[in-house]
Amino acid sequence: MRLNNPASISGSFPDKHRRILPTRVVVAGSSNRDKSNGSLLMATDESTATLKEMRDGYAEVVDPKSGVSGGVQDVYGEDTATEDQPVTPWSVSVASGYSLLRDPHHNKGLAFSEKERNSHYLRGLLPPTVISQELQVKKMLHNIRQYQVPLQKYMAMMDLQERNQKLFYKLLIDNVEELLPIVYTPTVGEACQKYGSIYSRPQGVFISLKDKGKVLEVLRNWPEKNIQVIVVTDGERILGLGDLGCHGMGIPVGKLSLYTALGGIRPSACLPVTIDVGTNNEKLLDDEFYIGLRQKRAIGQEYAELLHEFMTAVKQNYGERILIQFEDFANHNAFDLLEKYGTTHLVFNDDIQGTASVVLAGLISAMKFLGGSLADQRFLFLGAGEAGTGIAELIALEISKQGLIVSSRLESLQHFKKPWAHEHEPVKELVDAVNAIKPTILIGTSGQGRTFTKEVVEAMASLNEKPIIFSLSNPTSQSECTAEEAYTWSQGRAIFASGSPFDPFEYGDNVFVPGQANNAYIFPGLGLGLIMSGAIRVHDDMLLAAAEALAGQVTQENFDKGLLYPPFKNIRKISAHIAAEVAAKAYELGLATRLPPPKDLVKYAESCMYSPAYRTYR
Ligand SMILES: NC(=O)C1=CN([C@@H]2O[C@H](COP(=O)(O)OP(=O)(O)OC[C@H]3O[C@@H](n4cnc5c(N)ncnc54)[C@H](OP(=O)(O)O)[C@@H]3O)[C@@H](O)[C@H]2O)C=CC1
Ligand SMILES: CC(=O)C(=O)O
Ligand SMILES: [Mg+2]
Repeated sequence: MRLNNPASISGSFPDKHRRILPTRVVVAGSSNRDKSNGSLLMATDESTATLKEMRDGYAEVVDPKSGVSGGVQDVYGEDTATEDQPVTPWSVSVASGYSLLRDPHHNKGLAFSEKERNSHYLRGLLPPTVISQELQVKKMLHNIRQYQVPLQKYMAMMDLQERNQKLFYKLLIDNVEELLPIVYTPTVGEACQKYGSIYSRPQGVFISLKDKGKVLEVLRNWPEKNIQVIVVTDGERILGLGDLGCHGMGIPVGKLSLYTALGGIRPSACLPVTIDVGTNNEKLLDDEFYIGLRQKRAIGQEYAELLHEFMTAVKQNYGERILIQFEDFANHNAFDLLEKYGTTHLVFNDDIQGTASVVLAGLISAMKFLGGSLADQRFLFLGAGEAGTGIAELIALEISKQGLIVSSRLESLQHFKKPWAHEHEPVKELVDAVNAIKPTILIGTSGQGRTFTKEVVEAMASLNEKPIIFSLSNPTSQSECTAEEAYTWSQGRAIFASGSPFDPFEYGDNVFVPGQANNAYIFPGLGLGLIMSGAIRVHDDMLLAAAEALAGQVTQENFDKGLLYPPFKNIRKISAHIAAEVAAKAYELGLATRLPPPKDLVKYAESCMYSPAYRTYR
């Protein structure tokens, strides 16, 4: 069999090996997997297709005569190849020997079989034992549990991601409840705060003011070409930790690892981006380990021009259907960027829209199990920023609008707050607002820790048999109250959910399991739905559909434990349901371009998901 385009991958051979080690075919075949031994059948039809590029089980198939791409295909084949859509045969080559062990996309470590060690020049480069991926997972988990400090666990996970990507994802997927707080909130917050010290290798693309006029070139330096989703931040509002500048990169990296682990988007299709326009964080500017530009933030035209160049370059490089998730921008830019690019790009703001969808889902499930309707509730928000007004907006799509902010401040309010201005005497203390407005639902999106004091929670509990309290601010240090405080101060009556996880809490004869109201429930499934339908725009109805789909996964058993959300351990199934509903909405609204729609969208979503299982190499 002829090797197609081996150079792109054999380029990583050490020169001295290049002459003696040929690039090896490691997987090759058609869409049909040989189920008897789990390996892939060789069925390459070289006259019709050659492989252009391959990562994580996906290949771009190109007709050698016309050079026309047949699209990116899942080389696990049986999953995406349907009767209506047979896949083209493909072949792939990757480096062997030492280079194979250093390639995180293909490295299997001690799991390389004897046969693979023989055929891929691995003899002597590995100790004699051969172990399964399951045993590798067990060993890694054991090692990670030895660390007492969460940041050490985070660094061990990042190190694994750079060594053996499939093992990283298998570990994360199989132990999602234990490891989510490590790769995501709260630990990712500390990682961002110390990103300069722990930085070892680029995990995404940094675009700074220095790159003005060259953003397209910068994007092209990233080795992966078939990008489907970008998470981008400018680092100005990282969780509730404020302006972390270039160190905000930890957030896009973390969010995208959830796109893969929770939503099944293949890792090589994910691109983390940090736009560095400086920072106003004096501590960072003085920190010798700071990795970003040492200047105050660019604003106004200078900022807008760099952002515009980025948005234009992204579409030019990756096409109309590239999904862009805005993350952790400060609110004075976030709303404007969303408004500006929402009509020209496939873009959403996770803090405004993803958060709204997850909170709405929690409220829908609360209404389902407690009785009552959203329209009968009174909402009080602490924090009228991206998350707060985003949530209010989406709730208002279901019920009539009711203002929440005192309108005497109208003149001075930022534009996104104005729709929520409310006729009321100014109140100084939150507890006075609670007593005056008598909310049934209290939502914290202030980024200020411990603002739901004992008096506030007690006031909520005196007004409501079942007070609904969301402390959404992240990380844990910024949570408006802890689970223990919510349950204790309400005498076990609060229905509580928080942005960062809290352990189950025993109160009286009951153990309460606090729900995690975090947009991580929504964006992976939302993204998958948009990608699999080839959507070209994000529509609010898709966020409503995602919320309904998530709420639909909550059982009476979950609610009896105090949970407004289903457990994260089922997240891939949950994401498939969200993706299916989002895709259905995209088709209904005429925003989908992948036609015709698959018959069973849930099944299709599941079949599109990246698998972290090792492939057998020939
Ligand atoms: N659980 C989840 O999934 C998510 C959680 N979050 C968390 O929510 C928090 C806020 O995020 P976001 O909305 O994007 O940030 P913003 O900065 O847009 O919003 C915070 C708002 O809180 C207001 N605020 C600050 N302190 C107080 C106070 N003491 N009393 C009343 N209002 C106050 C600010 O007022 P002003 O405008 O005057 O400064 C601002 O409007 C963060 O901690 C973030 O981590 C965010 C997204 C998702
Ligand atoms: C969860 C999230 O997006 C935030 O805290 O900003
Ligand atoms: Mg965020």
